[in-house]
Amino acid sequence: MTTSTFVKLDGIAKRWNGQLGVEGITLDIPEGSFTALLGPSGCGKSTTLRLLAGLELPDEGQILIDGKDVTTSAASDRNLSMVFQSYALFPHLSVAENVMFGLKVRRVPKQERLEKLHRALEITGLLGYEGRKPGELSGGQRQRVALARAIVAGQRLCLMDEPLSNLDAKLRNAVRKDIKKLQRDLGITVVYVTHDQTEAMSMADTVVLMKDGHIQQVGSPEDLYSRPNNTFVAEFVGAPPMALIESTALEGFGDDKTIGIRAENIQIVPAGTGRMRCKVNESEFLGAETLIGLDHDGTSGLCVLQPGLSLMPEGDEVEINFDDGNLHVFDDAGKRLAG
Ligand SMILES: Nc1ncnc2c1ncn2[C@@H]1O[C@H](COP(=O)(O)OP(=O)(O)OP(=O)(O)O)[C@@H](O)[C@H]1O
Repeated sequence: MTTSTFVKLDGIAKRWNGQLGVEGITLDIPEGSFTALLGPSGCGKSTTLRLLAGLELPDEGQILIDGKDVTTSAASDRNLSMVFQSYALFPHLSVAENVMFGLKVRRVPKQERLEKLHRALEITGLLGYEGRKPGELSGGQRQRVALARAIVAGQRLCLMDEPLSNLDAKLRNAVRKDIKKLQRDLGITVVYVTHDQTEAMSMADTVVLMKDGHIQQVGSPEDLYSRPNNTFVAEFVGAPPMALIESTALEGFGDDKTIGIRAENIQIVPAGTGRMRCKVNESEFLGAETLIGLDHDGTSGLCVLQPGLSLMPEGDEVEINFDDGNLHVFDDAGKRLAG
């Protein structure tokens, strides 16, 4: 992966009749990287992608692709491909016709079209399906057709908007790996919209976490997990999410802070040796471990992981401990303070 910037968004804002879509979006996306735009519904990730694609025009700011100012360029002049949640396949055309559609429109010679088709179907594992119509394919296969179509377009930038959300969990996992491998093998730059933090964390080199039209943090999945900028990031990233504790519930932290702690950094300890006494509110068996949810005044999302099957009755009292070195400290506005 090179580190030169391929896509640059500088101070982008978009409003509709005064209502905010996104604001102050500034991002440098390196060539050959995988960037996930992540956040809850309505945070502005699709708007950001549509602005980059040229399907919307910004009210403020500048967009550069490969060094060229494309802020007001038509979508067709931006040299990029797109893959959508809805596949956007023509139902009456075969797999081959769907994949080659754009090439035909661009009057690419037939022999070249067929070579590109073969290569794209090979990469996406669709050889042998050339003659099928989209209605005769599974959801995962349809999404692979959409990927094949993006591949034959041969663009160095591919934008993807929730491409896996119509697939069931197992298929999502498989196609997720396909997309990641494809991006690496082809060396293309991918900007990928998702509301699923597992998807973003497992696929992306860089995660851009958004809320209410603004970027909250840009960083590697590990950065966001181990050094969240604020309590929103802390609670959004990771499963289970980081627990938050009012500082008054802990000795030595004053009264206007929020303390964050992850489940894997909390231990259940013998009575009389813990920092906090909690009540079990639920036990969830996850397979390799059991997640025990805990209640204590001034805390939210407190939980601990126990190895194997370790269900505990609801209402049981336990004491917990944790090292100060594993605590995340946030100020009264939720902004990260220490470490
Ligand atoms: N065409 C539009 N007209 C008016 N408001 C819009 C339009 N498109 C988006 N918005 C608003 O802009 C904000 C951001 O929307 P956007 O679709 O980018 O969010 P999102 O993070 O992609 O959400 P989702 O995951 O639900 O698709 C929302 O408040 C939305 O209502």
